[in-house]
Amino acid sequence: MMNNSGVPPSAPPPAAVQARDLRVVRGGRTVLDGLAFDVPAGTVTGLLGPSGCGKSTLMRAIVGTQAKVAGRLDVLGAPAGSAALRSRVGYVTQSPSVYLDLTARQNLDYFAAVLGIPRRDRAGTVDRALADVDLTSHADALTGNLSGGQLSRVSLAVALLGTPDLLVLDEPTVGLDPVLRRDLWDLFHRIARERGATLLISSHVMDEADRCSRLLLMRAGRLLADDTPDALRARTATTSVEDAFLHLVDDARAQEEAART
Ligand SMILES: Nc1ncnc2c1ncn2[C@@H]1O[C@H](COP(=O)(O)OP(=O)(O)OP(=O)(O)O)[C@@H](O)[C@H]1O
Repeated sequence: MMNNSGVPPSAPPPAAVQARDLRVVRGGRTVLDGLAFDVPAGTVTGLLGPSGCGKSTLMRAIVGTQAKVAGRLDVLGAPAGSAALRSRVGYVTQSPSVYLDLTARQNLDYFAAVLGIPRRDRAGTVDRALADVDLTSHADALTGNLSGGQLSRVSLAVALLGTPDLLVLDEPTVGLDPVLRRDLWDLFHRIARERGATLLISSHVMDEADRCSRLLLMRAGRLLADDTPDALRARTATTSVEDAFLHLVDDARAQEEAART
């Protein structure tokens, strides 16, 4: 049976990101080694793995700022980096990318103008982004005087200005206290739920895994798993995602060893 749009009702939503045999070489080293995965639209997907496994490189490839990307990588139905995706993809890097000599509100007002948000809508859009990241009370403080966590929330607010369909966040909760981390994860889910956006969020802290609806687990440039936290635990007969990850690492090592001998 088909619905009005001719799509079977049980069809999964289209992937926000689709990678097939994705490879990236940096400085002569293969940093991403044949990745294949889908990030379903509307999910909060965690990209987890140890430091140096390639998370930032993968995110850069998805937002179109990484050189020498081979294989197929589609984002919101178009090749990664396409001009048409510019306003539809938000990206927050690990280092804050705001002007420290401006207030949070001035930064947001500036970036709203750069994004082409009409002048009459700008104040309202800025106020909403400030409220989204719980920074209304610090809106008029110089960003150079904010704490690290407040500063990273200003960067996040900048990414929220354009109401992106895909939000790519590189370790947004690193260095934050537990309350702020929980509040940010709540915010991520609210953005997915209310705006229908897809969020891809990296972390090297496995205890954040349970806050994600889906997980991509990486190790040394390869994908170890692409699943829900529950399915991962069930598949590996473990009780935590951290144990599931270690189980999968041991399996991968055993396979590598078997291939060598
Ligand atoms: N310009 C470069 N030349 C060679 N190797 C590089 C270059 N940039 C990054 N790498 C290597 O690529 C690998 C992946 O780096 P990437 O920054 O993507 O990892 P990551 O998982 O995001 O790490 P972290 O969690 O520490 O931010 C690392 O081993 C890194 O040393």
